[in-house]
Amino acid sequence: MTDALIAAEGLAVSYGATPALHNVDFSVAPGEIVTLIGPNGSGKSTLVRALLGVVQPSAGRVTRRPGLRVGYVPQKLAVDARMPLTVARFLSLPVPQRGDEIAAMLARVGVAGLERRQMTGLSGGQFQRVLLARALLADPHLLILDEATQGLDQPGTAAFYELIAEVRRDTGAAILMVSHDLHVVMSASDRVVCLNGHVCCQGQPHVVTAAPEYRALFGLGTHGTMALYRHKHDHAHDACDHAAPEKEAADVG
Ligand SMILES: Nc1ncnc2c1ncn2[C@@H]1O[C@H](COP(=O)(O)OP(=O)(O)OP(=O)(O)O)[C@@H](O)[C@H]1O
Repeated sequence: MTDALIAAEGLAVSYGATPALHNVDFSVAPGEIVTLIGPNGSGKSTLVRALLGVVQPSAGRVTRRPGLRVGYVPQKLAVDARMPLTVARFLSLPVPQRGDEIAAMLARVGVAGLERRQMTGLSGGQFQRVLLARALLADPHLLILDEATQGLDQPGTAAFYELIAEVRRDTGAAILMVSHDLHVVMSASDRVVCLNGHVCCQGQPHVVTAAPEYRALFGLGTHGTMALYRHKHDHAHDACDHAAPEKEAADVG
């Protein structure tokens, strides 16, 4: 774990008296794409917040490689509709960016020419790409996306994750994603970690290519690739409410 970009060891987080995470060991290596899955309320966002340093552990610790730059794409971001805010201005907050850098980054994420548009006038897909552009302007070693495709349709989601895979290829950044879009996301993941207050299990997704029914469903975005992940618990516990010791993660949601 010494070469990890970021690591949690024995991590516990509570909100008041409510425990959200306990005894979590987790790390992301350079260049790795990791997807966090788990039922609603299983602590996925809490783990992300702890890794970002915005919530404090009640036990254990988070360590970051010195000088680590993290780019974060949130689940959603409320922009006040009454406040005019262009895309270019948004991308220059809080760190001013040059116009040519903004233009290049917008082109990079597939929304060239949006500089003068109002943030509130963007489509869901455009908005998420602008959030991604902002995260990438920090030239991150680690990009964290917390359900970044919520509200996008299936082709939009698939296209977004294709872009994420491209970002890793081009920049070598490690990527940590929280997602419910299992089939689409996991086809791009090196490792899937299933959380339910603790790390239930983790492993490589089982990728099945060219399954015709998924090609039909997900279209060209995934090139017919789907991924399944099988839970393989190596421990007995009551805290995890999966009905069967081994089942497909698609059922867990
Ligand atoms: N700010 C908060 N105050 C109190 N409890 C919280 C807070 N944020 C999260 N929790 C609780 O902590 C637990 C984990 O929540 P968290 O949002 O991390 O789960 P999640 O896996 O990201 O869920 P979802 O899939 O629904 O987004 C839940 O029981 C939730 O109610």
